[in-house]
Amino acid sequence: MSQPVFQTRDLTKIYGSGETEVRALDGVTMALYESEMAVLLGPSGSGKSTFLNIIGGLDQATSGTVHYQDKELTVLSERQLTRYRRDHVGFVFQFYNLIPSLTAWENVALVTEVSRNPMTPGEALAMVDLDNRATHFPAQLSGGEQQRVAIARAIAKRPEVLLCDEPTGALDSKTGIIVLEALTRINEELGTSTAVITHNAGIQEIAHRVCFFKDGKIERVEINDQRVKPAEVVW
Ligand SMILES: Nc1ncnc2c1ncn2[C@@H]1O[C@H](COP(=O)(O)OP(=O)(O)OP(=O)(O)O)[C@@H](O)[C@H]1O
Repeated sequence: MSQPVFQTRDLTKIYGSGETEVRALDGVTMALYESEMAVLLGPSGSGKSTFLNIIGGLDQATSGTVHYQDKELTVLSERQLTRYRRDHVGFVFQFYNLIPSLTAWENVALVTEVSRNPMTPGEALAMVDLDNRATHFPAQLSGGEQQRVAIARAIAKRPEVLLCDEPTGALDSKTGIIVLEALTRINEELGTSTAVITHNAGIQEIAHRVCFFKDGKIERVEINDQRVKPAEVVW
């Protein structure tokens, strides 16, 4: 097994207080490993997004610790967390959040202009097979193509980790498979450690490891001895 890229210990997140208290994460101890493709599954409200947001530095834990490599994230200031996110983490969400008035190339360039060691926007778009759509505006692209532009934008800075929250949630099966193929290719060719939240249990087959969330805890972790290709996922 490769080195952990993230290690959480007793990670707990409580929203609200008193009668309105919600224990979104309840003592999660787990690792995500270098260069792995992990899928996070579990019922709605089981804490998957909260977990991803905390390890990605978008949210802060109530208690417990998160290490990213040898850096303890839970003690970082807002400013340090911003730098951590900017330098190391790519995010992909269900909705693509592209800027409508910019072309695909320009949407990606927004990130490459402020990164330390970026790909060119053309290289990032080629990774998701969209180099031939670089001059198109979001409204001229299908949902799956827009999501691939969002993935190109996320990976253009060569992040060590790619955190994806329901990346295929708004897509039909055919388009969703193309998006999963892009994520798999990035994981294999760039070695980017990737975590994918999904409601679609079929997608777990593409992962090296599957982490099952329940009631803010990790119920179990399974290793896939035989991964399947995205095209073989039963949607
Ligand atoms: N900002 C917030 N304020 C209050 N409660 C929150 C907040 N964010 C999440 N929660 C609650 O924390 C719990 C875990 O939410 P989370 O979004 O992490 O679950 P999830 O497994 O990602 O769900 P889904 O699959 O529906 O996205 C839920 O009960 C949710 O309502």
